[in-house]
Amino acid sequence: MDKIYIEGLRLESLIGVYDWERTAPRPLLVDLCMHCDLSRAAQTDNVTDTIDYALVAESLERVAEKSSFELLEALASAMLDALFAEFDVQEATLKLSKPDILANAQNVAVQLTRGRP
Ligand SMILES: Nc1nc2c(c(=O)[nH]1)N=C([C@H](O)[C@@H](O)CO)CN2
Repeated sequence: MDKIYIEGLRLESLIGVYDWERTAPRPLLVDLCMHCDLSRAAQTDNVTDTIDYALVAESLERVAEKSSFELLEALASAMLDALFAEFDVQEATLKLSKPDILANAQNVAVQLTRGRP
């Protein structure tokens, strides 16, 4: 299956388990791999025949801005729900990173893989 990637998408969301995390939005990073059929767009060279990754990025940004989950898992799942609701994606893997949150680690992340419901 063909794939479209969005890598290192910077977002902000109010997210975290602890009170000190819930006073301001925090920077997050998304890496997304979408399985989809790109054969028509490869022939027509027309963005309306494919999944417009710019629109996908905007959708993920909207989910992040509007939500206030505690866990990365919950936000990643909501992002995938929006992706399948709005775009013709067959399967997707989304990695959601929260950099610089642990004193002794560069990054923490969760990764979810889901098929079209
Ligand atoms: N599996 C997870 N573990 C933790 C999360 C999370 O989202 N998923 N979040 C936290 C805190 O919010 C963390 O960012 C600060 O300690 C802890 N563990």
